Amino acid sequence: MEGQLERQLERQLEKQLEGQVRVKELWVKVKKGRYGALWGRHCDSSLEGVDVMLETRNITKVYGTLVKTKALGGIDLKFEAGEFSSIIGYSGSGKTTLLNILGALDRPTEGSVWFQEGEVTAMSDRELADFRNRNIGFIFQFHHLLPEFTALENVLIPTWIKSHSSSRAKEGRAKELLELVGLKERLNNKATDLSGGQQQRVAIARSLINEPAIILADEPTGNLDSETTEQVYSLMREINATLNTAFIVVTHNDHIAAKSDRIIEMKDGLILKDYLTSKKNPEKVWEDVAPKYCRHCYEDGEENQLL
Ligand SMILES: Nc1ncnc2c1ncn2[C@@H]1O[C@H](COP(=O)(O)OP(=O)(O)OP(=O)(O)O)[C@@H](O)[C@H]1O
Repeated sequence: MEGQLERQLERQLEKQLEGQVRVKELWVKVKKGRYGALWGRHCDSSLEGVDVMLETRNITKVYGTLVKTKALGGIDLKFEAGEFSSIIGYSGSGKTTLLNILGALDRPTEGSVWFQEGEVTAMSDRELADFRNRNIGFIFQFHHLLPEFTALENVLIPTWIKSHSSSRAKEGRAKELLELVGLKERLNNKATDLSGGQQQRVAIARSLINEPAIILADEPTGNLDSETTEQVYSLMREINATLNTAFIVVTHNDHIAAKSDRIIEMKDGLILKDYLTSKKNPEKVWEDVAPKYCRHCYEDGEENQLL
């Protein structure tokens, strides 16, 4: 029965790609029937065609010793290479906690984090620092630029910690990145002489200098006006498309989140919804109308909220 439905769904999907039918109704049937195993094709990293880069396995986070706050209640997530995701949810729902753990800035209380084939949570603090520097770029709401340094020097800061390239190569790369973010003419301006949007562009260039596979951004447009927010967001999407750098962006801005490939909504330390929105690849139509993977959504049987 399950295999039959899957084949039926695939046939419908083929037709939909030709613009003939909608697969949504069929998905409702599948979901009502609770044929969750279908999701194996998207959830199981061992399956062909799914390039899982970063993964959390049942992570929890409890803050405090005397007074305990459970910030994460058991999160299973998989992020593919080159994916552009947004994490949304009310204040206190656990977004920053999750992002910090994904970026190895903090450790979970329980559970594990995996990057490609390696277990990040098994690394020592020293290994973690090296891991972060090599693989992950960070962008924060308050960009933390050094005010007395020029745009170029700020971009070069991560390379001072550890880099295998020559200083000439690093500087060349930093200049290219500043050009990429539209600041070719501002290389030698001090951070304080740049506008908020320009400073965030420098922070984006800085996050790219070590060529990370993934960039984690916590409210990157939180203190920018709406026009600059659009520009910064478009820039991140452009980088994602050009360099295939994956992004995970925490945002309160639903309008911005809607432009991501994937939206993860958190509530009370759990994943409430997790779905793909991408329209850029027609082959992803299957995923457009269905949740990517969400144990919690699936279990509560509220199919309408997902479609
Ligand atoms: N260092 C900490 N010590 C104790 N509790 C903390 C700490 N950091 C976060 N929390 C608590 O953990 C929960 C999740 O916080 P978190 O900052 O991850 O939420 P958030 O969704 O990012 O919120 P916001 O949108 O307001 O930034 C909240 O109840 C918060 O009060």
